[in-house]
Amino acid sequence: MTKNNVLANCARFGNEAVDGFLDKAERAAMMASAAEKLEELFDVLKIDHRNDHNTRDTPARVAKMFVEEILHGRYVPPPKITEFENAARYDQLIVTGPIELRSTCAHHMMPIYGSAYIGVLPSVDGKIIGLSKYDRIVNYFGTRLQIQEELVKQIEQYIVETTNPRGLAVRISAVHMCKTHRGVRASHASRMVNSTFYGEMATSSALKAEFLQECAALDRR
Ligand SMILES: Nc1nc2c(ncn2[C@@H]2O[C@H](COP(=O)(O)OP(=O)(O)OP(=O)(O)O)[C@@H](O)[C@H]2O)c(=O)[nH]1
Repeated sequence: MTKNNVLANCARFGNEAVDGFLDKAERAAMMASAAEKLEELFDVLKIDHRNDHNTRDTPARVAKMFVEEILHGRYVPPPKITEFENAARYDQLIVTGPIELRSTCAHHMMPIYGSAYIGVLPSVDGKIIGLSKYDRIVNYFGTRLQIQEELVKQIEQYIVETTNPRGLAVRISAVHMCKTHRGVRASHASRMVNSTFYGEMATSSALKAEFLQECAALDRR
């Protein structure tokens, strides 16, 4: 695919996957193109990247960081989910966390970091998925420009679509560095906490309470 096609292929929203995803050669073309633009930006900002020993390779380095790390979850498919039979017909709440969350805010492109917790109420005649896959799913959707409200929903939607549970809860507690390192310069202790509930987890206040209690207990360890 040519450089222009790579750009034409982009989805409309900054936190959605591009249509068809990008292979290694397409991502390399995107990196080369981004590095050129970053050189221009450095020139505008009067950063002498051609002569300064520290910033000489920074445009290419930053381009690679965006394509292969910070925005990677838009260009490659989501992680494969390993499924197991729910042979014991297990029907109680499973809670996993804290899962390390690393993402980037859509407004200032500053880091978001914190913890995610996922609660699953499996279907007795459905499947159980490998525990590590929840961490991989959080990593995947974190590598996009995000706001926290959409991040929990994207994680929820993917798990619901792939595993069809009776209920699901996703909770994130995170620091937004756009608030702590600039602008209002809030305390590093200042977090945003939000949750989303699906299916029986959305309708049962007892299940919600059990999930939140398990999150608090996992947070203390
Ligand atoms: N609701 C929500 N807001 C966020 C999130 N991340 C960052 N923000 C806020 O989005 C807003 C960005 O919009 P603007 O008000 O145009 O940005 P700004 O003028 O640089 O504002 P300040 O950050 O207050 O200096 C800021 O208030 C951020 O704190 C998020 O995940 N959810």
